[in-house]
Amino acid sequence: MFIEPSRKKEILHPRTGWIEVICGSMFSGKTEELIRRLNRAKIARQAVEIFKPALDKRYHQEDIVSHNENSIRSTPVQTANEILLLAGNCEVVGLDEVQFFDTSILDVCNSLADKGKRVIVAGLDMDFQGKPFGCMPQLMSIAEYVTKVHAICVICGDVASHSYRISPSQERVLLGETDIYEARCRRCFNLGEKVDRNF
Ligand SMILES: Nc1ncnc2c1ncn2[C@@H]1O[C@H](COP(=O)(O)OP(=O)(O)O)[C@@H](O)[C@H]1O
Ligand SMILES: Cc1cn([C@H]2C[C@H](O)[C@@H](COP(=O)(O)O)O2)c(=O)[nH]c1=O
Ligand SMILES: [Zn+2]
Repeated sequence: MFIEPSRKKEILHPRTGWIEVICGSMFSGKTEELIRRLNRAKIARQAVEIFKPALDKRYHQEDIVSHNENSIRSTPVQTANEILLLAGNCEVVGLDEVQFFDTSILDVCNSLADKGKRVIVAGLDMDFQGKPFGCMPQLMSIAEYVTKVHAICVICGDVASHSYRISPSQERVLLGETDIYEARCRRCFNLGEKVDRNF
């Protein structure tokens, strides 16, 4: 949680970069936590650049917006490689919905961190089937710091780690909110439609 060393001595001794992953189910607070870390970097007067995949237009074309309506300005990108061109001389790079990038995001994050930048990414660790989501397992492997956050199961009130899809659609990418997804604990996720909604 407290990965915020001062960068003041950099002129004398260049500091290394690193990668932070914030992962968890839908509604677990990934975006809130990403925004919190990025705002604190801005307060420390560090140069921050923020990106999201262009396909994520749920709440806003450009802003990253959490389910409880915190927001921060970002640049939508079509491909991971665009981030390398746009990150410029910034000190901190933030990425939301990172599960939607292909595996080239791994080289991009490594390259940014190798240049001395702090790279903070947030993404879903599992898809609606409970399977690891795209690039996320590899990102967690190459990261220096991994934080898993949790939602509350909307069926029973336990800690939720899964994103249950209410709609019958089977494609992996299906943007949505509470209209299509529920945060569920392992037990309620496995019960599927057999859950007791009057629990
Ligand atoms: N089932 C739930 N469990 C926890 N928080 C929830 C739930 N449903 C809605 N929320 C709201 O979602 C917020 C987290 O939103 P956000 O940071 O966008 O999550 P994520 O990016 O992980 O989907 C919480 O602070 C809370 O206000
Ligand atoms: C589980 C799952 C989710 N999605 C989509 C649904 C939302 O648009 C985003 C996740 O947003 P959040 O900030 O984590 O709430 O991803 C998907 O396309 N496929 C899935 O399996
Ligand atoms: Zn439950």
